[in-house]
Amino acid sequence: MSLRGKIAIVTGASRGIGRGIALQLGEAGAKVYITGRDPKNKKVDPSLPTLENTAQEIKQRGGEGIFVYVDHADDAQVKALFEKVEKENNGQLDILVNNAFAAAEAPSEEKFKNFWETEPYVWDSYNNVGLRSHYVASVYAARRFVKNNRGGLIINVSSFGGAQYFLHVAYGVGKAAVDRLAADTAHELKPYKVAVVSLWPGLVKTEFTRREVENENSSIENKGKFRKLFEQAETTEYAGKAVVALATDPKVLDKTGKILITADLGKEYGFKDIDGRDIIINPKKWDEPF
Ligand SMILES: NC(=O)c1ccc[n+]([C@@H]2O[C@H](COP(=O)([O-])OP(=O)(O)OC[C@H]3O[C@@H](n4cnc5c(N)ncnc54)[C@H](O)[C@@H]3O)[C@@H](O)[C@H]2O)c1
Repeated sequence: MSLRGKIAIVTGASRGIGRGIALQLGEAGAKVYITGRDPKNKKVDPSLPTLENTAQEIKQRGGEGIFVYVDHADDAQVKALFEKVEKENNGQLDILVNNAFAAAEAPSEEKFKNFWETEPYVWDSYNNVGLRSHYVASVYAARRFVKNNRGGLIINVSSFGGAQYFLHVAYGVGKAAVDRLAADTAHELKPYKVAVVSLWPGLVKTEFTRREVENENSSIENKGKFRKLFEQAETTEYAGKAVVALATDPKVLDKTGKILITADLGKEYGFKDIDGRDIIINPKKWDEPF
């Protein structure tokens, strides 16, 4: 329970990597506020885990998970989230994980084509909730961190797509911007001892990457390679272990502004994936783009 007494927010935590991060933060003792859209306001796929499920599982692991319905496309809802967290914790906030991402759930045929073959709105689907949303949440977190003057940590979940072509032009450009958001917010927040990093998981076994692998009609290019990488992919909680390692590192400020790869952090801090594996895929060393 190395994070007992800490207050964390994880955006987009009903499934995928956000869920894995929330579970690990909760297990480590943090009080974790988790966000996702109100299922009443969106079409719910009953086969997917829900935000409430994540909160329940945190509880089962002995932690405290508080779910708050927030649509990260709506700035007013994000502002209200931060007001709620501050009110309920006497202004305390320690960790923000910017993870919400709207594009994974879009149909395969809308995502993996050449950019001119998709409609321009695809840009928003990748980068409204997934980039702009991270900027908005960072504004509110930073205001609180600066006011408290007790340091803080912001982790932007990004991807090696920020450095090389992957899936769609709008994906890669968005990820490069998420990385830059970490670098530039880190620059302004360093005097306040707030660390900001960009976290690159390798390929992760999420509900949607599994679907893509199992979908015979998927329009993802280079399916053979994708399937092979999927077999060796990380669980969603490996990124969670990386977040806990960073949040408990007294020297985390030395890393501020940087891009950090989950597998490198596993090696540095000595953690394994939850199934006991060492993760060896280093996405920076993938030999060819998709
Ligand atoms: N899956 C991978 O293999 C992989 C690898 C590296 C990086 N990433 C990155 O990790 C991040 C998360 O991706 P993922 O694969 O876990 O996606 P996902 O679709 O499985 O999860 C996204 C989360 O965001 C939530 N969300 C979506 N729209 C929202 C909205 N409007 N308001 C609030 N919450 C919303 C979803 O409910 C879900 O909890 C993305 O930036 C992605 O690019 C993914």
